[in-house]
Amino acid sequence: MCTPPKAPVVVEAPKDAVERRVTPPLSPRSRLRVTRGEETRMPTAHGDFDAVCYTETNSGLEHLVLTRGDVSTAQAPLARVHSECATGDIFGSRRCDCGEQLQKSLQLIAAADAGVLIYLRGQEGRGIGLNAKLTAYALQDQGRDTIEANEDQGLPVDARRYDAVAHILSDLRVDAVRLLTNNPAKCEALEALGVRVQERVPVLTAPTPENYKYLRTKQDRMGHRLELD
Ligand SMILES: Nc1nc2c(ncn2[C@@H]2O[C@H](COP(=O)(O)OP(=O)(O)OP(=O)(O)O)[C@@H](O)[C@H]2O)c(=O)[nH]1
Ligand SMILES: [Zn+2]
Repeated sequence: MCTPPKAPVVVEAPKDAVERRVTPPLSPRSRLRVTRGEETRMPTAHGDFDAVCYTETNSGLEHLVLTRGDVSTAQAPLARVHSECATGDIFGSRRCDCGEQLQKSLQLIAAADAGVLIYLRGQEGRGIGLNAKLTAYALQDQGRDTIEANEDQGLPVDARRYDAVAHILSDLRVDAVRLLTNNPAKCEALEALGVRVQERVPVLTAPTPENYKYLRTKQDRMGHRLELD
């Protein structure tokens, strides 16, 4: 059984953030529950992982969790919290950097003594869903940026929540992580849920002509640390 997340820790946003859109902190009384399901070996191009399915009992969302080594005894293992992106992760869309970040994360975790990748379903398009994400892409082809393209549809810029992550890490007996992300707001959202982010580990990808404007907006307007000129 999963234990509830620890009391939220309030973390101040960095002063240099341009526009911060942090997921609202989870109420300690959140009704979200996840159940641990089937577990099996998962050989990948990067090596062998243990795969576990965690199901949110209210929504039925099934999250895939890949672990490497004994994360319960490791000191702040590497962790990647990856938001589902069918276009990038499965089809290698060049509009975003998701697919490359996913592969890079698996590679880094495989090379570490212990680590975990949480593949969060239901977060397509920063939580607006696949259809609205495709509309957002069409709007971006008309000159809107990734933020405006959500707003034009009357949708939140980032609707993702990370409640399930706190439950899953707690179930895995992981209380501190070195988080693979370029997004400081993701660190803050997890900290607010009681997950200790000991370090942010960048997952940088080489920009391409197709995703440069998107990455630029993430850096300039969403506070991602992408090291773009
Ligand atoms: N609405 C919308 N969602 C997008 C777009 N491009 C990618 N996504 C979604 O963005 C999510 C990934 O978020 P990112 O902003 O790339 O990165 P992040 O997870 O906040 O930060 P990292 O940990 O550094 O990857 C996935 O759910 C994608 O489906 C876009 O143009 N519009
Ligand atoms: Zn993507």
